[in-house]
Amino acid sequence: MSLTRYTLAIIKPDILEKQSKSIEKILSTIQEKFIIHEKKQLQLTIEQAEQFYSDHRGKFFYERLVCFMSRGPIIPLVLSEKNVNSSSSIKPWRDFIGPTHRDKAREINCLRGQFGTSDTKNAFHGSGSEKEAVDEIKFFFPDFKSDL
Ligand SMILES: Nc1ncnc2c1ncn2[C@@H]1O[C@H](COP(=O)(O)OP(=O)(O)OP(=O)(O)O)[C@@H](O)[C@H]1O
Repeated sequence: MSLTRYTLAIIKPDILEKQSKSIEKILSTIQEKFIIHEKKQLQLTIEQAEQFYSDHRGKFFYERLVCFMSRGPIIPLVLSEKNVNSSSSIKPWRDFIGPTHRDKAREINCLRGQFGTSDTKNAFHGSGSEKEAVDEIKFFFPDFKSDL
């Protein structure tokens, strides 16, 4: 399987801090549609969060985002969609978590709508493109190798 078949997901600190009892349920929900290839729990330093979100530097929410993402443990995951006909997992995972903004996410059935509490504390991350996924997988799982 090519590396571009995977996506990088993150369960953000708001879940581990305030909704940790939901983690097993969240992981089972994810596994209904996706294979979890890698999973770990860690806490980012401020510098690592700044690096991970460097594309957002200068935006009004950047400092809030970096502070939030480094304030507690997170769970990064390497996922691929179970649907064998699907050539990319980027969009399926982003559709599964739903819109960035809380109010829009609450209008539909999606993970962010269920667990997100604000535009920043939106509970989940999903890579935005195949290049981003490759870079983000390397960031958290430098030894990850695809199946083929
Ligand atoms: N307008 C905003 N106000 C507050 N926080 C925001 C806003 N826009 C984005 N963020 C935060 O920055 C993160 C990265 O923003 P981005 O525009 O890449 O959204 P996304 O692609 O939906 O999210 P992610 O990259 O985490 O999957 C968002 O997930 C959210 O936590």
